[in-house]
Amino acid sequence: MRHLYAIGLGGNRRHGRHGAPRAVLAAALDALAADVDIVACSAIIDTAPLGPGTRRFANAAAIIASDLEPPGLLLRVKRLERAFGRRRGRRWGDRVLDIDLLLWSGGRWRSPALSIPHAELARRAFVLVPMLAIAAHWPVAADARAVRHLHSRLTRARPAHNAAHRV
Ligand SMILES: Nc1nc2c(c(=O)[nH]1)N=C(CO)CN2
Repeated sequence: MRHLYAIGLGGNRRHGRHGAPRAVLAAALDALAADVDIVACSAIIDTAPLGPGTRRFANAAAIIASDLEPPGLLLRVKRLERAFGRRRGRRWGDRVLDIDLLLWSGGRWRSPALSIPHAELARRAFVLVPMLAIAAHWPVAADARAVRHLHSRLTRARPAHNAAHRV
């Protein structure tokens, strides 16, 4: 069966061959396109780091279509992260490439390894801002609100954090 997913991509470290973080994200999307359909892709935006780091991030979101169920797609994106040299490290550490499964057309998915909708979605402007461009009306199963509602709620709560994101 065909499923739709919203995924988020981020990175703030250079890659030896691909170079700067925005080039890493573009290369990762190209690599993903080999076995899933990329339905829509946001711009790659420059974002202030959330958390203790100081290095700015490149972030993007995409909608993809695939026959893979969430665990299968998770394996695929984790393999891609490793192929780009991602090492498991501190939770908030700098990273070459991070790919998160944010939403899927099946609604909720709960397992020890994976939660969809992504648990941090509503708190992360660096995820919601790029998603607004491609999935503003997608209802987020956890609270039945569309992405654009989560984004405006976060903008009211944390205007400075949100303003630090440039398209
Ligand atoms: N702006 C921004 N900040 C972050 C990001 C990210 O992708 N973008 N990822 C993190 C670790 O998941 C921690 N902080």
